[in-house]
Amino acid sequence: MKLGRLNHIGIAVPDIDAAIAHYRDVLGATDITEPFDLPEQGVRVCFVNTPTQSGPNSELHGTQLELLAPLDENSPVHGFMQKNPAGGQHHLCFEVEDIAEARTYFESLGKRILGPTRIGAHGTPIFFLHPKDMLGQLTEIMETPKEDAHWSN
Ligand SMILES: C[C@@H](C(=O)O)C(=O)SCCNC(=O)CCNC(=O)[C@H](O)C(C)(C)COP(=O)(O)OP(=O)(O)OC[C@H]1O[C@@H](n2cnc3c(N)ncnc32)[C@H](O)[C@@H]1OP(=O)(O)O
Ligand SMILES: [Co+2]
Repeated sequence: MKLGRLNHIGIAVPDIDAAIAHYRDVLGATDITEPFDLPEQGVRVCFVNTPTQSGPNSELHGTQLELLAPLDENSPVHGFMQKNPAGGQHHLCFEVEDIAEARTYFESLGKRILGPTRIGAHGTPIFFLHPKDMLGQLTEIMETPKEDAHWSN
């Protein structure tokens, strides 16, 4: 398995509109998407995009923060919010080229996979790995969108 881009950092927040105002007014974020519900994942989501920095010698690609608020008490984020009422860093999402191959690979290592592979907020398949098997980080694995399928280092 080959690790792809860090696609996003998931941040759990108690109130998505208040969090948008925070990223815009306190941190000066200029690219924040409209929030939307993902009932299958039990969350309301929006993205804060950080810019790509280009210089003569390097290019550092911007990444995305994924702000997540639980839709109800059945949400997978509900337990986290109970323990962290102010919110906090919730998961890391890495891209892979082939989601089925990645799933088989992590299974073969004995890593616990949390539920079925589903379609995530970026429209491609995702699954989650248990934080206790991943150095304490809840880890989302996401298939790279086909139009972005060429990684360069
Ligand atoms: C929109 C989509 C997308 O990007 O496309 C998304 O990201 S959706 C993002 C939301 N969806 C998901 O997260 C789906 C996968 N997540 C899950 O299945 C769940 O959230 C779990 C990770 C199993 C946690 O569930 P829950 O809090 O009910 O379990 P639990 O209380 O038994 O927790 C077991 C242990 O893991 C710890 N734990 C729980 N959540 C954690 C997190 N986010 N990061 C690190 N550790 C975490 C708890 O503190 C506890 O440790 P101690 O035992 O030491 O106290
Ligand atoms: Co995510």
